Amino acid sequence: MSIMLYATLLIASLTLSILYLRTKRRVHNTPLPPGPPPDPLIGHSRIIPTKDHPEIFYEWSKTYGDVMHLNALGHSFVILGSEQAAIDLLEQRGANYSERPYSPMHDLIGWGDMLVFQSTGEQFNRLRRLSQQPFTRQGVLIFRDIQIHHMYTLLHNLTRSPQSFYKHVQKFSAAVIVEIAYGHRIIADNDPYLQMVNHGTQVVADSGNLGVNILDIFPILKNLPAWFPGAWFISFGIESQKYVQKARHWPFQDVKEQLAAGTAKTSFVSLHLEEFEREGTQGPEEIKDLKTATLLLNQAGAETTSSSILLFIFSMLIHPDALKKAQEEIDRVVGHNRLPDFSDRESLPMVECVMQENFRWHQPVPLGIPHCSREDDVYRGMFIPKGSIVIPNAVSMGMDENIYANPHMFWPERYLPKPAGNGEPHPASIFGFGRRACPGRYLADASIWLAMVNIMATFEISFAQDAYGKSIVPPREYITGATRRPKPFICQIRPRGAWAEKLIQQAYQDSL
Ligand code: HEM
Repeated sequence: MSIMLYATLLIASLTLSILYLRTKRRVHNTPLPPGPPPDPLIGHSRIIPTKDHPEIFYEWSKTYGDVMHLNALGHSFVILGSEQAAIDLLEQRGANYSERPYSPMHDLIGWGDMLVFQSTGEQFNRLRRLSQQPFTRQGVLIFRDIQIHHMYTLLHNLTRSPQSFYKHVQKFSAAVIVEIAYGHRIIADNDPYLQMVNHGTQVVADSGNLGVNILDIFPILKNLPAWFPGAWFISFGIESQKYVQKARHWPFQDVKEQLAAGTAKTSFVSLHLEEFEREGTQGPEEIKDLKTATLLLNQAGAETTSSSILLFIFSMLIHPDALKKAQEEIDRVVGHNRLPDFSDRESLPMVECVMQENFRWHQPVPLGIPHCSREDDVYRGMFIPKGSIVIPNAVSMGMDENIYANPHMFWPERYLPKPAGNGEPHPASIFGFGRRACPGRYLADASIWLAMVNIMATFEISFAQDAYGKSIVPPREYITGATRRPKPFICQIRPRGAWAEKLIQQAYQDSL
């Protein structure tokens, strides 16, 4: 960070913190939730981590409990470390805790109007309705053929160049969401729709976490000129706007033209456009909302799904016993004459356990997406100020010893009823809480399950060897932004036998 920017931040932080402390002291005598000791005037600004937030907040929660308060630069942060606290506040008191913090960073990028950044209100209701309507538990069934086709392609790609598994998984997730959103089938690696999703993923990663990136904490910096030393975020925002403008309009226009020509495939956009037409509600406002909702689908759906599958491959690599048990179950139920499909799900409890344990152990969206409180509140005798940024720390929730025995252990059987397991509940934190819970959860759950079960059915995943024949064991390290995925690692992915290769090629050819 440049000295000029540092000085600007310091002055802003002191002013904001003094104002904050004065206001809060005046308003309430009830104590704030506990937290690490603050510095005079600047609160927790000095100790707020710049990386590894989920792990550090989890460590702190062991001392300060499952509702923790931090004050940084005039902002009040409440970190929730147990599912109970998240359910009590974000669900039971949802009327107060369903806002989002205002984000100057995402406004600058030009997508601040997307549902995920919206506080409640009319536009929120409209976008939420648009976004969840096709993705109900029943609604997602019409997208199964798309998921199955791209899963076969994923398996096929894994047989051809297994060392590129990272790329294949990312392509699978993007291809599913793009075909659902626009009806466009991604085949080539240089497909412009694939590039669009990848570009968007990069913008999300570079913009930092909602509420805690530099501009969200210091909105005043939005007015700096792009040449100001250290103000990288201004040029980043301006560059990103061009991408956002393009991604909002051209794929949408494609679908409109296909509808007019009678060649459009069923998709999120085509279903909604047809509905507008049926109900005579196709005004500029509706079209704008639909474009905004579709833009978010790409960003919200691709990276989360691919991260979960990559985390699963990593889990299976370092926990071969879990992979073996799930494979034994699949062999018993499905056999070697066909590939697993959705109708097998009920009969594969061990596969289900592996999926849930993978979610719990890694947490693909480790800090959820922050909520924001509308009014002052008191919870368990603690004061939660209006406007607090409320962060559900999914990592703490997954490691909660009150719910999960030996939580650091990867033990899929924990969810099975006793005596085979421990009867523990599936992690509830994965898809968020209350009114803001993920509208894509049924779709994501189906894509991830389908990819996972088929990879386990047909591939061995094992350590790569170095030049001396020694196993290369990758460390458990993540790339963490809003989502987290494993740092690129190497491993061996090989078909389990000639039968598996034959099944894959057959299924892939048939689905073309
Ligand atoms: C493994 C995959 C996924 C995970 C772990 C995940 C997780 C989440 C989480 C934690 C939230 C925030 C909930 C909260 O604020 O309490 C969220 C929001 C959201 N997700 Fe997902 N998601 C996934 C996949 C998807 C998919 C496939 C879609 C689209 C089809 C999607 C669309 C959205 C949208 C639109 C929101 C914003 C909701 C709002 O702000 O009201 N997500 N997701």
